[in-house]
Amino acid sequence: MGHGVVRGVTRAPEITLTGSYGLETRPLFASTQMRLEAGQWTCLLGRSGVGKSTILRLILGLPTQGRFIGTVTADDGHPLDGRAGYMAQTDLLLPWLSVRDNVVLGARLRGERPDLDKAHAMIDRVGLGAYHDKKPAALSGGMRQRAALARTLMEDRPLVLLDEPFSALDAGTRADMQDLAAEVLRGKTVLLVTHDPAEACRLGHHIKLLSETGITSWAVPDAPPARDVDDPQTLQAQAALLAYLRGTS
Ligand SMILES: Nc1ncnc2c1ncn2[C@@H]1O[C@H](COP(=O)(O)OP(=O)(O)OP(=O)(O)O)[C@@H](O)[C@H]1O
Repeated sequence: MGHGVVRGVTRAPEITLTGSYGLETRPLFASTQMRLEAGQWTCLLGRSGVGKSTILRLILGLPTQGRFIGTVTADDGHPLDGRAGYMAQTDLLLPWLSVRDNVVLGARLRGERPDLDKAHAMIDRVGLGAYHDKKPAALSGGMRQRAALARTLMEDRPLVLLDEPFSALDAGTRADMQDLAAEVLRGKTVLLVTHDPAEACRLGHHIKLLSETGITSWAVPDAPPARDVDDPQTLQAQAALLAYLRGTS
């Protein structure tokens, strides 16, 4: 996740991760291939500890606890440095900065002039209009998660990796933030790690299930994402996915 976008490479790439990964004590996945289709949302589910965040960190080139033997490639052949946005499970807000300054942190770190109007609008859109000048300590967990979401959506990256970005939100706010993310990230290549079958069935162009035996694909509803929360086929798909996940846990 370096800084500075590779010049001219702003098209959303297709990403392929191929390889095996082991912790010191045990293998996590063997000869796995995972493809993120260009400009589409791929949702990744699987039980806790199976390796979802690890896959996301491998794509980003961030350090992990184990050993990866394999490759992560983009279909345009260019490195991913500077092209990926990342929202981690923990909000990673800097406690001494206001919400506004946290949201424009990326630009500041790159030595660019931040787009304060865009930041203002994004903070309003995540429902933190009354908190622009507040420090993270004055925010609830769900509010901090929305500040981190605003920071991620500020960055106009062609590849965006989201690790349970809506997990701390109440149901109504969660649906609103899903709609916002789907709108702002339309046309980007997105990997969303989630535990929520309903979320995956609303947002995914593709749904992948990670288990000890590898990655399998799960059929998505016909309607394009973001699907309505009351779309019958989406509700049916999420019920079937939940039943499957319960059976495999
Ligand atoms: N800091 C760490 N130290 C040692 N082992 C770790 C560490 N972080 C993760 N692991 C190991 O790596 C495995 C995969 O972790 P990972 O965070 O990728 O799982 P996950 O599927 O994202 O889990 P969750 O759904 O709970 O977030 C875990 O089973 C754990 O044993």
